[in-house]
Amino acid sequence: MTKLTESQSWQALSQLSQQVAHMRSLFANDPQRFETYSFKAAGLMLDYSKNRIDAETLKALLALAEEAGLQQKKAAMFNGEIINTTEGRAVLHTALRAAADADIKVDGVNVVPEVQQTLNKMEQFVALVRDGEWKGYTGKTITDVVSIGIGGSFLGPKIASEALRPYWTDALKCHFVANVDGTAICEKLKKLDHETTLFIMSSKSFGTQETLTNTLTAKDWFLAAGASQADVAKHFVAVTSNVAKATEFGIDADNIFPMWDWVGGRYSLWSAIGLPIAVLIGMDNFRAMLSGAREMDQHFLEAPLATNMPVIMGMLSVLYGNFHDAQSHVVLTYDHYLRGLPAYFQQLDMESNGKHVTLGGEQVDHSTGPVIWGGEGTNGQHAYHQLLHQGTALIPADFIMPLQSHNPVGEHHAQLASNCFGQTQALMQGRTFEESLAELSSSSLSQQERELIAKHKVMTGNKPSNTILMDKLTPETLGALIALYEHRTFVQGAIWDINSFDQWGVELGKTLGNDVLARLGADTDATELDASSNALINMFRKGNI
Ligand SMILES: O=P(O)(O)OC[C@H]1O[C@](O)(CO)[C@@H](O)[C@@H]1O
Repeated sequence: MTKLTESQSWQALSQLSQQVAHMRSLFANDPQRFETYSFKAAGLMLDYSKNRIDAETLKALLALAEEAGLQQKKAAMFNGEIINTTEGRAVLHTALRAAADADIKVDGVNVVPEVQQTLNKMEQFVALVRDGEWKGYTGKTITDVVSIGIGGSFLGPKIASEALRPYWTDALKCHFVANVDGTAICEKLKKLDHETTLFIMSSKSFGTQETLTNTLTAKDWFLAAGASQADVAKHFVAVTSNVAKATEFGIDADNIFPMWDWVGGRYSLWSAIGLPIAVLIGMDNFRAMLSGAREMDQHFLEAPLATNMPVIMGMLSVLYGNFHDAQSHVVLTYDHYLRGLPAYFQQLDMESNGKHVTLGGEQVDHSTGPVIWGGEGTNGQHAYHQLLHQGTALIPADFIMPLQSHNPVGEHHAQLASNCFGQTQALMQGRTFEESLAELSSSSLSQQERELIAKHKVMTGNKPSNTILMDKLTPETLGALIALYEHRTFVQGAIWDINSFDQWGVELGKTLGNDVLARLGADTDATELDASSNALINMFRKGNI
């Protein structure tokens, strides 16, 4: 057993988690349950009353957080200590949204002035592009921005921009290219005018195959259309922590926006990686998004554990993953603008907490990060909610909804809300055999037939969900929401004592992929690998099956 699973609070939770009554009776016996298990922070309201908890379980969960040293680990992150030990890096996405006069040191140097300088550089660039003053090489105004990046250098900018659609300028269109599949970039380029298109190449490492290849293809397209090498400076900018490599690649030094190794890729949308967002929504709105995140940071730092939103959400996830055998977690956004958020949280959480050894290298003896998935409501109700309600797997759910719509048309928003709230209710209360039978009382079926159908209609209920509401989806509330999930991810990693900030698991695939690439272009048949890989490579070289 590891130190964690041996701990007193872990042992207590193993017992307590199995004793909690069905949520139906918890609600029936306590009219104050919503008041007890809900609170607000940074413009968000969390209702976690529809969870398998009572006062004792919650106390034990918080004791586990204390015992695991969450408070100290949190302080270490915010203070810039090297908590990403396998890469020897601090983890300071919080510094990207810190107050301008904050003092956060990495290796004895305050990083906040650099962050502010970069924000100011972004501000100048954003103003020039949005005001039509940044001209292409033929003197025409930029109309289209293409963001090239993958992983955190794609999902953050794409999904936050999509979420803030009501704040976009009409003067520009923004496009995102991530996949190395040539179709992705070719389909974009077909519709673009090289004289009025600006490319933002986003890569922290400046070494990611997909991003380099897509940028080279974009550059070739630009040059093939008649532009010269010298014109590249007016159409290509880069965001990277590897300034030397970007310059070598041909990006003008003035057009490089820096970031730092203490910003993880999946935590980077607050840095210059967020440039496409800022171009679309303007720098004031971008700063408002940072301030919403800052508010959540303050809350996470200062609020007591029992009313700390990331702590409560993180500990609930620990409860289900480690004590109820839940292997996945679904994020359901009841807002069309937030439709991409589950994919963003998927990278954030799965790349962070998909780990099998502790910081000390010991094999864990409990599950770590769950599969994160989801989509927008109400669409999901007509697809995968069936499994949530009646499947055999326990899948805790987060329902996220703004109370006011940016598009208040007719009864749409009330219908959306009714579905959202109705789903959490159905998951919680379920439907008993007796209730199902009673519903069939006026049918023409025989008693035997009714009993059979009633069995199929039974829903066990007691399915956990959180509901997160906000007044309206704004840059501030979006910032707070994303920061909430970042810290929720951190909390779980802290309990499991894993490194949530490295990603060695993606490396082997990259290395083997490069090896295969060389073989795909070789003249002789591949024979050295396993039979399956050899056959697949040879088929590709022939071009037919
Ligand atoms: O910004 P980069 O260095 O191109 O990396 C892109 C993505 O690749 C990963 O390293 C691994 O897939 C992610 O963590 C990162 O967001």
